[in-house]
Amino acid sequence: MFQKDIFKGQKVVVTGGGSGIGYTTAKHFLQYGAEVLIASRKEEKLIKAQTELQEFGVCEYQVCDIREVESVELLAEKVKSLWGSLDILINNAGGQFPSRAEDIKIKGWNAVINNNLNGTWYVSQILAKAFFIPQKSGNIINIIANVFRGFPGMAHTGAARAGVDNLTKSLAVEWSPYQIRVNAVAPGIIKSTGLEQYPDEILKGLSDQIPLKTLGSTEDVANLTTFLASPMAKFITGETVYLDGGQRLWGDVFKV
Ligand SMILES: CCCCC/C=C/C(=O)SCCNC(=O)CCNC(=O)[C@H](O)C(C)(C)COP(=O)(O)OP(=O)(O)OC[C@H]1O[C@@H](n2cnc3c(N)ncnc32)[C@H](O)[C@@H]1OP(=O)(O)O
Ligand SMILES: NC(=O)C1=CN([C@@H]2O[C@H](COP(=O)(O)OP(=O)(O)OC[C@H]3O[C@@H](n4cnc5c(N)ncnc54)[C@H](OP(=O)(O)O)[C@@H]3O)[C@@H](O)[C@H]2O)C=CC1
Repeated sequence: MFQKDIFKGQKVVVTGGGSGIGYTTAKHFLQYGAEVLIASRKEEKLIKAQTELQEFGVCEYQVCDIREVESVELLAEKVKSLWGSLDILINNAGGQFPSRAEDIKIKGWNAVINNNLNGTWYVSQILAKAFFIPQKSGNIINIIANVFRGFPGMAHTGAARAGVDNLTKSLAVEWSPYQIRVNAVAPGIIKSTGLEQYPDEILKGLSDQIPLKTLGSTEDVANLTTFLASPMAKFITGETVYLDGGQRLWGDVFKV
């Protein structure tokens, strides 16, 4: 899609980069010349991904739970010791579980809000203060979800992702004096490792609910994410781009 070295010399952090959308996004940045650090909770998964991704360029990893401030501070330390600077942050780590709203326990609600809203905030603020604000340059892409009509069947993640959608707009304005662009990508249903946790009865017939009659791919998400991070999108900030085959406008994500 781009010239081969469009991200040459750029340093990129991808949270949740050991699997699925994050892995493919990390691979795209490497193929376009960037150096990439993938971060998530499970070291074994990160080591496997790093071994594969090193075929495409310099890939580092750091064990990090985005819900733990100390863990995110260690991530910032790692970036500092490796590179001393950072150009692009992809806030991709996240997840949830399907449940009717009335069945979500307090602990489950808090787990999902912590993962998707608070975790994204900790990583954004800590890395912006460590790198983007003092550098007066930076680029943040938040991977959220299709919350255009709420998220029936996963109300907790709908609330958390809507929070990140709104945060994207606030930060785009507040951090514009530092030349930091902040955007979000809202994927619909993407064929990735993340879908494996959903039971067949939820997955069955899902593509019929999508106007384009197919699920998205991790490459679709990575293509949009790398575009938004590139100089080709230098006048785009505070935007959430839906990538859902039209599903936000028609059809069900979940039957209630
Ligand atoms: C139709 C498809 C639409 C698809 C659109 C979106 C797709 C995707 O996003 S795919 C990517 C998804 N990937 C994941 O979701 C994987 C990561 N998910 C998680 O790690 C969990 O969902 C998490 C957010 C809950 C992780 O938090 P953690 O603190 O590690 O979780 P615990 O296992 O300790 O659980 C805490 C608490 O949460 C409740 N809970 C967790 N799982 C479920 C479940 N499957 N069903 C119901 N409730 C659940 C529960 O209350 C847990 O506490 P306990 O009651 O003490 O177990
Ligand atoms: N696939 C889809 O249809 C859709 C996905 N999304 C979102 O896109 C993102 C990527 O999903 P996808 O690739 O499909 O699924 P995956 O489950 O493969 O990816 C989620 C990644 O996040 C990491 N992660 C989860 N919680 C934490 C945490 N607390 N700290 C650090 N890392 C964490 C996981 O790694 P580890 O286990 O090592 O921590 C994993 O690599 C997620 O935010 C997901 O919710 C949104 C809409 C649709």
